[in-house]
Amino acid sequence: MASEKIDGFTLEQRHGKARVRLGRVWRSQSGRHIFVEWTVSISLLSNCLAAYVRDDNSDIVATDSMKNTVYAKAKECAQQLSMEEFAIKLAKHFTSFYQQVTTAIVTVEEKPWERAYIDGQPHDHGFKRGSEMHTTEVIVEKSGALQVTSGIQGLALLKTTQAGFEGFIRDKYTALADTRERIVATEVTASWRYPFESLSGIPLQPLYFTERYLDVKKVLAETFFGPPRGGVYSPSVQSTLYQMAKTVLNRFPDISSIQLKMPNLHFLPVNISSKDNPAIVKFDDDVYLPTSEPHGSIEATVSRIRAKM
Ligand SMILES: O=c1[nH]c(=O)c2[nH]c(=O)[nH]c2[nH]1
Repeated sequence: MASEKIDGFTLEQRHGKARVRLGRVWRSQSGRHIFVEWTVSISLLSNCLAAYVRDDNSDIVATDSMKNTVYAKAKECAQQLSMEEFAIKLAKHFTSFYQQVTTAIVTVEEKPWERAYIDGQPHDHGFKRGSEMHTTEVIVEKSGALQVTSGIQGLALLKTTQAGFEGFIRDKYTALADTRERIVATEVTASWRYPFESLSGIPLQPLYFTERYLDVKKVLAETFFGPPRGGVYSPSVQSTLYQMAKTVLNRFPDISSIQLKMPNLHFLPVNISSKDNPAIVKFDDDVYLPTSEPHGSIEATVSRIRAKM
């Protein structure tokens, strides 16, 4: 927030345009199209105190102009670029173009349109919607200082065995039995920080951020499941979460921290009995009641310990 002292008060303020929806097609000579759908939100920290206290809008960047800038910059980008690069380009524009703007915060969410395959063949211009969503938040200051965070939302993962939960605190309210056999299911929300601290430090490699997103998604899923034959045992969601975070940090030196939110979406054993029939359904690791509420909420952030200078 931009913060100023006025009338004996502190005023903290920002303004921007939320959820600007954009579709962009890049067409190649060969007839192969690339398509993205992005929802862009912009928030500017700027010196526009007069608008709040003196009814003077002369220092205001209109949020309508911010919206137009999204489309104008999208038009300018003749080549496919990652949503992180697009967010950086926009944020850089706001901080360098407007003297009043000190910091720009740009977030982008990407709808997961994936190329369609017909009989194993990639379609030139047909796309179908996948499930999980790529997200990013970019903060650019006038000085060129930069923070890039990327993430994933709605990565739904489930395995039917190789999971348990035992040895937890038992007291007079505990009903849950120890188990070494259960379904474990979650919908991962991840966000990871890149170490680049200035505009000049960003890798020039085209689509660098897009590739890294796909890599991280793959590593998260692979670590959750374990090898295709036999999998890997999960003693708790906490343990699996830590393995997932650790594997991402070990695999990618260019990621400095990762936050994972992994709700434990319970699949309850089904046992149904009546007075006459004590075993209408007797649970034998086969019939479950899927639930969404309540769910366990398990989250953690794992960061590299920075070497002392
Ligand atoms: O993996 C789990 N972690 C918990 O903290 C927890 N608590 C619970 O009731 N079941 C589970 N499972």
